[in-house]
Amino acid sequence: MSFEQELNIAKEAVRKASLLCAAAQHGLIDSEKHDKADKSPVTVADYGAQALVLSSLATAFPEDPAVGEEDSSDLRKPENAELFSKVVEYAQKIDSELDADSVLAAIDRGNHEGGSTGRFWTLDPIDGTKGFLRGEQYAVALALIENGEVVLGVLGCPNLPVDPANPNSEKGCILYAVKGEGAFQAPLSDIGTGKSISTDSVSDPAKAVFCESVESGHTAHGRSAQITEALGTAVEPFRMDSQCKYAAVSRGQASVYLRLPTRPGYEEKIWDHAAGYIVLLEAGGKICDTLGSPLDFSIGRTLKENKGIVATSPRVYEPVVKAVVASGQ
Ligand SMILES: Nc1ncnc2c1ncn2[C@@H]1O[C@H](COP(=O)(O)O)[C@@H](O)[C@H]1OP(=O)(O)O
Ligand SMILES: [Mg+2]
Ligand SMILES: [Mg+2]
Ligand SMILES: [Mg+2]
Repeated sequence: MSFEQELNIAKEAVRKASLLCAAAQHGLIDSEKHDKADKSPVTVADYGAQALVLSSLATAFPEDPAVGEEDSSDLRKPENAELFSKVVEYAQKIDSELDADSVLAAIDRGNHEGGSTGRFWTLDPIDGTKGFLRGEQYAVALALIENGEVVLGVLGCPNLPVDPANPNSEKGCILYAVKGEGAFQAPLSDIGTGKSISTDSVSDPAKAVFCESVESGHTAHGRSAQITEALGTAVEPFRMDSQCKYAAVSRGQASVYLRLPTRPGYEEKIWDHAAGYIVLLEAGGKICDTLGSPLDFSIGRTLKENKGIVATSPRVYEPVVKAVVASGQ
């Protein structure tokens, strides 16, 4: 198996970060969250999870850079001292060797610019922070990119039921994939017991189950309703936060994940898609943007050459992409 050490380290790092997030989600108080300069929310758990994952990677692969969503600039400001001390407290509960300086240094290992040569990791310590704050779905998303291609991905989904058919089953899944080797899921409580997962085999797009973001600012809900109608289904997409949507398609719980641009200038970030992308491809799925173009992870921290996302099980791919392209901008 290729990337065996990378996969083991990545799974364990995501497991630990997921534990931190789950511990923080219950009873999160105002002093444990903050608005970034772009007005998007960040919490002690986003920072703590980035510190845990990037410090594990620094120990195992000191030469590998990382593209992480968060940086420490706000945590270093005197007015955020309380937030910062909570981050250190949460991180130390999982890894007692971390201290204030090593937490800051680990977070700032995420400052790489990405690109088309060599290898680097990309991390979204909490994807779907808005879902996390609502007590709903979120994901810890980690991927390895080599010469511009995603080669490994791990998704920690602490609130996702292990059995897609049973919403009351144990919650907490890890999904992972290495390029060319299939996709797997294990309970977060026992990450050594992965079972192979695959997309559904629905071929009639009228029977396809669609999913999309909860946030109307992240995807155009009205346009997806038009697309499902054009494909012959009156059922609107079900809504879920984060890269758990890639998990849903990868394990046959949904057939299609649509992410339809809401504003012209928005560039999707590589950490919002890389892990879900490789898990989905290895589970048998297909993916492109809303113009039908392949996703390009080789040009920096964003997917600036792409517009939105269309991710599907294989047999509905062509009709769904055709309907999305026909639905225009
Ligand atoms: N205008 C936008 N279009 C698409 N995605 C967005 C937009 N603004 C923020 N996001 C990102 O959507 C992701 C959450 O997706 P979902 O709604 O599917 O859970 C977050 O990573 C968030 O980034 P950010 O971290 O900057 O808030
Ligand atoms: Mg964010
Ligand atoms: Mg995100
Ligand atoms: Mg995030």
